[in-house]
Order: sequence, then structure tokens, then C-alpha cells
Amino acid sequence: MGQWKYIFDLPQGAAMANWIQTVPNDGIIRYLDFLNSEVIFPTSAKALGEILTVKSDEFIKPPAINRAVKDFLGSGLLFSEGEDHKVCGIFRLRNCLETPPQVATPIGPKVSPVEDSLWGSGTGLPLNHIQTEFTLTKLSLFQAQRKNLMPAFSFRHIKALYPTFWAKSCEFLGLITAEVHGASKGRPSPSSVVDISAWFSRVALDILGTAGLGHDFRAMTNTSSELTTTYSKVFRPSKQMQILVTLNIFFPRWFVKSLPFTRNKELQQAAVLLRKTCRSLIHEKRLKMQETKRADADILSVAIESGGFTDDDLVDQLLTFLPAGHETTAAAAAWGVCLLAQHPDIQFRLRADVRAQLPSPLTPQSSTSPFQIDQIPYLHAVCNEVLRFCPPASLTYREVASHGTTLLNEPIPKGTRVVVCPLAINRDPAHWGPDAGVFNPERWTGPGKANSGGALSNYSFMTFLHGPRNCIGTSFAKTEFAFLLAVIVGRFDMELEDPSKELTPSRGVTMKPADVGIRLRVLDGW
Ligand code: HEM
Repeated sequence: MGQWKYIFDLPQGAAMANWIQTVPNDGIIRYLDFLNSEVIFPTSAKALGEILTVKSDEFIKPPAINRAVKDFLGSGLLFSEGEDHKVCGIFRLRNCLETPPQVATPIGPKVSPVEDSLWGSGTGLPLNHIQTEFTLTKLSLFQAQRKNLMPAFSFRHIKALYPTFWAKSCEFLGLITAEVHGASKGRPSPSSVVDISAWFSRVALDILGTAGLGHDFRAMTNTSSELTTTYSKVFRPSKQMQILVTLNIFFPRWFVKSLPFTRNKELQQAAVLLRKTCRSLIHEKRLKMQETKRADADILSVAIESGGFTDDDLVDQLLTFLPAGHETTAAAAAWGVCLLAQHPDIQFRLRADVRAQLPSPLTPQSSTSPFQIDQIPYLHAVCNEVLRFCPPASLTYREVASHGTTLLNEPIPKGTRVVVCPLAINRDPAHWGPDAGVFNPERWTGPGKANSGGALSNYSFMTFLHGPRNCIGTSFAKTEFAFLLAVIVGRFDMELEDPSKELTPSRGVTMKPADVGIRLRVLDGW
């Protein structure tokens, strides 16, 4: 069993967060996992830099995990790597690259027209040959995909989305205020305990839909929509899910899929529904683009416009973006509320700053300017500190590709798993100083600290990773998070329903606060 049982009994990443502070190391901790498989856990900025940036081609996303989740997370940008992606990539290679690869003299027999159209190489060359060319060009599929999608995440574009973020945040605030009022039954100081995680999941889905895909899912008003319930099932924290992920690493996909776990069945049903939803979103968007003869600036329109994706590819991209873009931000916002409830002094100061700078959501939309959100340094300090202290993606994996490599000059054989653990790094005193384990937004205030938090290296803040595979939605997520936290702290006093209960992370794919009740009390004047 190696360390598997110890890891399994704790929330994701908690074992590594303990080891980083208790196991003396020079930048790498090596441990044995299930079936005594070798895993390495990088702890220093230098080791993380090698894995995520310098040698990112040699530390790939584990193909077994990609296969396990691709039914319901798609094989979009998040998982574009490995053999599957090379094959799919041939089609896109033709479409995406500004300069197509120079195809050398054909070797071997030509492929049939059917194969040619199937793989879309369009050159009539045999597949192996194209694959070799593909590798030789060193323009991986991932780079092409990422390049095609980047315009949707540019600084200018995120700025253009501010009014949408603001409008949706105000709608969210109106609905949640109504719930609190409704539950208070006319008491003079309306307050109520709300399921804050569920609310944030729904508002984040609506924001992603509106700002990212040009489609309002109306998850906030239709709480029993198929999409909302499907995602809440897929991301429901469960031990079965953890077991399935481990089994997928060691056993063939068909075998794990056929095991009689209820979770298996739920995931397969979810996959069918999610694919259907994505297909109809694409269809709707294509029709709209044909009618209006122009493309909007949302992610889906940008992807269609690039011409680099077939409809099947687009389904995979959407399957990736939908959860990657809403569950994570929802988790961050839920942690934000819990931590503010736990720290009334920080909450008080933040509310004063928000109220002083941002227009009240009660004022007519037309006369408000959401751009003032950038003028509240303490809000950004609090948001950064929440993201440091409780990174929603607490852990992710890499695997040493094809031929083995070295890390900090140590030889690392092919196939070795690498665990990259934002939770551990973000709370490590070696990176953040002795108060690393304390929630302290002050570390992001003061000269030169607004972006570094006072840490010595970029790699000390791992919430969105770094390098060519960092989170493409970082600015989108940070802006959305700032709006959501601002409106909720502006309107409500927040306290933990049971202040004696420790805040603990759940076991899900994203790290959320587990079973925590938050009492919201409406405050006048904003
Ligand atoms: C607080 C919110 C978020 C957090 C903490 C977060 C975190 C991450 C992390 C850690 C990764 C790297 C995963 C890995 O390589 O193993 C990632 C990748 C990704 N994220 Fe985010 N994310 C957030 C929000 C978003 C949003 C809002 C979007 C889209 C609108 C998004 C889209 C993606 C995509 C497409 C990737 C794959 C990028 C690539 O491999 O090139 N994320 N995210």
C-alpha cells in the first residue's frame, strides 16, 4: 500500500502539506504509493520551475488520468497531450498553424481517402509520417489550441467583461438577499443560514455561461436545472471517486468502468448529458454567428472563429471549460466567505473599503461603474490570500514522458508520477515565512508586495500553477472572485453557524469547505 492509506484518509493534498514541513528534503520528496509505485513530490521553487516550465514537455499530464476523466471533462485544453492528442492534433495542425509544417518527401504508402478525411491530415501522407512531422515541428497541439483560445482571455477582453461580472454579481446578491429575507419571516434584522457553496456554484456557472460562452444557464433561478444537478453530482465529494481515480492509474479503463460502483454509473450518465448540452450550445452559437454575421468575444465564439476546431473538438473544449471555469471559482468564493466569517476584523475592514469604492448594487445599473473594483487594494489582498491559503485545485499530477529525465540533476525514470501540490507549497514556511499557516491578507499589502505576497519566488504561489500549462482563466477567475466577494461582504455580516467547528476541506476534485453553515445578516446602507 505504500503511503496510499495515509494519503487516502486525509483531504486531497493534506498529506503532502504535512510532509513538506516534517520531512527534511533538498527540493524533492520521494515516496511509494499504491502497489509500491514511485512518486516524487517537488518542494522547492527550482524543482517546480524545472517541472512546470523548463522541462514541461518531459513532465506531461498522466495519460491514465486523462483517459479516466475525459468522458465528462473532455479532452480539451486541460488534457491535450499524449498519443490521443497527437492523433486528434493532426486535423488541427492543418487548421491552426500559421505556417504549416514542411512535409518532407513521402515515405511509405499513401493513406486512403477515407483515412485521410478521418484523420484530416489532408496531405495524403501516412499517419506515422505525419505524426513524425508533427513532433518535429515542435508546435505541440496544446500550443496551437492555447494560441487559438488566448484572445478570449486577454487583458482587454477581461476588462470588457467587467459590466457582465458586475451585473451577474448584483443579480446573485438580489436573489440571496431575498432568500435571507424570506427565511427571516419579517424579523427586524433579517438573517439566515445559507448553503453558500451551492449558491456560488450556481452563480459561477451563470457567469461562465454569460461571460464565457454567451449563454445564460439561469442556474441561479432554476436551481433544479439538469446541468446544475449533473455538476453537483459529478463534483460531489466521495470516497468512491478517490478510489476510482487510483484504480484508473493502475488498471485498464474498460475494467475500472465496468466495476459496480454507483459513482461509475452516475459519471457515465453525466457524460451523456454534458456532451448533449455542449453540442446544443455549439449549434446555438453557430446559428447566431450565421445570423448576425459576426462573432462575439466569448470563449466559444473565439474558438469557432479560429477555425481550428471541429464540432467534436469544441464539445471537448466546452466539457473542459465548464467545470474548470466554474467549480474552482465557486470553491474560492466559498472559502472567502468562510475565512471572512472566521475573521470579523478583516471582514469589517474589507466591507468599509468596498462600500467606499463600489457603487451600491441598489443604485440603477446604468449609473454605476464596476471598474472601481480595481481601486480597492485591500479587496485584492484578501482575494490573493484566500487563493493562497485555500487553493481550490489543491493537487495535480504530472508523469515523466517517453525517455526519462532528470530533476535537480537526479535521474527520474520514465513513467514516474509527480505530484504537484499547491496546498503544500502555498502553506510552506520555507516559501512564506513562519506565519505561512496563518490567514493574513496583510502580507499582500505594502511596497512591492501586491503581487508577490512577500514570497521570494513566483513558484511559492501555486494556485494557478506556472509555465506554459498554467491556468488560462487566471484573470477571468480573479476578477470574478473579486466581484463576488465584494458584493457579499458589502451587503452581509457573515458568521460561522458554529464558530467552535474547525474549517475543513471536503474530499472532492476541487477543495471546498466541508459541511459549513454560514449565517448571513443583511446590513443596511448598501
Ligand atoms: C479560482 C479559480 C481557478 C483555479 C484555482 C484554477 C486552477 C487551475 C490549475 C491549477 C490549472 C492547471 C491544472 C494542471 O495543469 O494540472 C488550471 C488549468 C486550466 N484552467 Fe483554471 N483555475 C481557475 C479558474 C479557471 C477559469 C475561470 C477558467 C476558464 C474560464 C479556467 C480554465 C482552465 C483551463 C482551460 C486550464 C487548462 C490550461 C492548459 O492546460 O493549458 N480556470 N486551472
